[in-house]
Amino acid sequence: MLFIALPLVALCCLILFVIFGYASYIVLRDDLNEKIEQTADINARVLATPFWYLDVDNIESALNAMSRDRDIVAVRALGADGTEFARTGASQGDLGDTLRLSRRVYFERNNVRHDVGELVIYFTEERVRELLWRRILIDLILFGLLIAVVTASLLIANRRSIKEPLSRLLHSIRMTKHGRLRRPVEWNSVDELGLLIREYNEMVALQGQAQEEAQRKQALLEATLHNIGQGICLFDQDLNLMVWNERYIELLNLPRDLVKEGTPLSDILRFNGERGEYGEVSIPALISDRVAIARRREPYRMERTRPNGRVVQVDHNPMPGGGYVATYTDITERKQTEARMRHLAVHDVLTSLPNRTLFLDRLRQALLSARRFQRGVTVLFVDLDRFKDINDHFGHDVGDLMIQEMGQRLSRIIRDSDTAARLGGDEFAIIQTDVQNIEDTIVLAQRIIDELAQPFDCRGIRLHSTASVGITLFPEDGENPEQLVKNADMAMYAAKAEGRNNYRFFLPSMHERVKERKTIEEDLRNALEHDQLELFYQPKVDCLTEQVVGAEALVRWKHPERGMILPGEFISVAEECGLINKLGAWVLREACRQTQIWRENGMPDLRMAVNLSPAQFQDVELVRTVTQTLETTKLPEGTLELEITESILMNNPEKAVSTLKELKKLGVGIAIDDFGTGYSSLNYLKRFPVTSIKIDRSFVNDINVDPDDKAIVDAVIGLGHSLHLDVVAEGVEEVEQLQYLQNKGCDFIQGFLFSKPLPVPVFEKWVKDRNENQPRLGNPVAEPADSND
Ligand SMILES: Nc1nc2c(ncn2[C@@H]2O[C@@H]3COP(=O)(O)O[C@H]4[C@@H](O)[C@H](n5cnc6c(=O)[nH]c(N)nc65)O[C@@H]4COP(=O)(O)O[C@H]3[C@H]2O)c(=O)[nH]1
Repeated sequence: MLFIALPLVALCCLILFVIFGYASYIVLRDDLNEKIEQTADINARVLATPFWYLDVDNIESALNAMSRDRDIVAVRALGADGTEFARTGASQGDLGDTLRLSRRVYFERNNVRHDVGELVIYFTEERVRELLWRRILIDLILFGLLIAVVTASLLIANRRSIKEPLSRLLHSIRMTKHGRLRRPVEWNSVDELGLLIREYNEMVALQGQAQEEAQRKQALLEATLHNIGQGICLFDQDLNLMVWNERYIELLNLPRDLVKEGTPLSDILRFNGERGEYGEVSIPALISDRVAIARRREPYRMERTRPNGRVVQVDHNPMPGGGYVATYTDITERKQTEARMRHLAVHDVLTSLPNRTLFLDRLRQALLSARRFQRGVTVLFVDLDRFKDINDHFGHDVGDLMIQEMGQRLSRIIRDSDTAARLGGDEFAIIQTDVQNIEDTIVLAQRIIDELAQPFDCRGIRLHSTASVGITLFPEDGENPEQLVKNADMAMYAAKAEGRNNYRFFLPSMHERVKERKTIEEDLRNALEHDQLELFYQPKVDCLTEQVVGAEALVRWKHPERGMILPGEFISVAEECGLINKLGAWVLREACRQTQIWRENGMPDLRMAVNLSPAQFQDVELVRTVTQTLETTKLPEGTLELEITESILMNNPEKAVSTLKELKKLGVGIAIDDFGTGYSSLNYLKRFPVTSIKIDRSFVNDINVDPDDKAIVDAVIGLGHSLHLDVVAEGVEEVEQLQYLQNKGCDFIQGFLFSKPLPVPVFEKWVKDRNENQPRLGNPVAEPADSND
């Protein structure tokens, strides 16, 4: 810029200088001419008189005076005729290039003007030139100074207004280029440069914002990249590593010096191959294979189980410009969960044995192979006897432990080629393959029975149980798995029905029994709706006086085709099919209603005992049902007694205590039925608000024959009395039994000796007769001693 400006300024100055010089010359020359003309004019007038009189002396002195002017070279005084009469200065020959100015000299006399001569002045411009040069010199100096000043000013101005902002701008640009500067360039001039810098600053600011945004996004991206649970790496179009995250290194245990920008994919594959990451493979083949896949530019997924056991899922996704992004996900837990789920889907959680689904599948396989190789297959259906009681008594935790132990025992005694499965509850099944003859199965069945007869130690409790086994043979007892299992189940029921703790082979006749049970179920539903149920009442007599004091309500089913059916045949069916609550509520209502009628009809006040099944006792509606029944029948407090079995109390004792307490508040007595047959515990007698215990018929039966039974009866009576409970003896059939119980102070008696359960009219008559006419059966009542004796 300066290099252009300076010559221009110099040229301008030169032109100005020339113009100025020329103008000065003109001025000086005009001044000279004017001065010479004035001199000539003045002297022409002054010399008029001397000229008239030819006063040469004056003329010469005047000429001399003129000649003293440095510009005048010579002066001539000429007469009118042109003769020179006076002269000063240079001779004629020296006047070569001098300038000449003449004036006519006039003398006026009497108003007549007389030409008296001529005054000629020769003058030179030398002084003009001298002056001019001097002035030019001065001007040159001045111009030089001016140029210097202008140049300096320009330089300063240039520095201040152009170079400074430009260098700042340049600095800013350089710094910005290297990404180091974010400050604006400080320059506030209002010229174009200022505008440029403002625009630049704005641009830099925008760029800075964009860069900050980009950096923020980059930071976020990096944070995301390094914090996601997946390993990520990116290979460019030449299959060199470009981007990766920490998880990638961790997940694949790659050395850090290998994972760097530019590492070829083949190096990583080779490293992995050499450390056995891909198993026993040819590494060059593997590399070319993987590289070919990577170049194929198609997404693909694979799973890789690493030598450390972790399972990694690898997803390759090609990038638009070539190369690909790979994500590595550790799916070990997912795989384990899937395996667990697959296992759970076909295994029992408690025992880890195959469940019904897997069992049927294995059985299907076994049948296929049995058909093919003509081998025998049997199915053994195993069920613990009275497991429900154990569960009810000791709780589900103990029951579960027992089931687990049972599973382990069964697994231990079968061969590896056989399958033991839990089908549900305490039901297990076994597939016995390669059965040569029936003896093989009998041996196994007996082994199962023996093994399960061994005591179970669950949480320090020693439990005894037995098992019943039902057996089906293939193909005799069923062509398909479902049929074989169903029939084995049926055979197991038959084993239970025939005394438990044994095994039974399936017989087609067993179908009939099951069918019968089904029929009972259907008919029972019908019976409840069509008033086919009836209550019989068995009297309860005072042991000493043998007077009727109460009755036990016992349900009967007047079946339209089969006649009277006893509860032993249908109560368990009602319990199994969920009809027991409905049935029980009806019994309770009917017994209370009848008792109240008797009371109102003048019969002696009787206590009424009603049986409660375990399912009824668990029913949350029980207390409400009893309350409502007592309210609607208006039966007074202390009249109703509910008979429950011991096992009821053992299942959830806390709940049992609270239910019993609520019942007690209603004035309802609680009798423990079949006492002595279960887990007779002194503890619960103390803990539960029980009012009486009933000695089971089995002990009363042999009371006079079996000393053990006698001892038990004695103990129960003693125990009951010491706890202030009434003791009732059931199943008294013989006078001897009655007498024994009377002697032992038993409180109440029930049994065929007095009466079987009777329908209402018969019972009414019986009570009337008994209390009025019947003789005593037991010990004679001791007469009060005669005062005279
Ligand atoms: N051999 C013999 N047996 C005698 C003698 N004295 C009474 N029995 C029978 O013994 C059973 C006594 O009832 P349980 O022990 O409560 O046993 C009852 C009871 O557990 C249940 N049961 C009866 N009615 C109902 C009811 O309404 N609800 C519920 N949940 N169970 C009932 O059915 C069981 C059987 O009832 P039943 O067949 O009526 O049989 C009655 C009765 O007929 C005797 O001297 N010798």
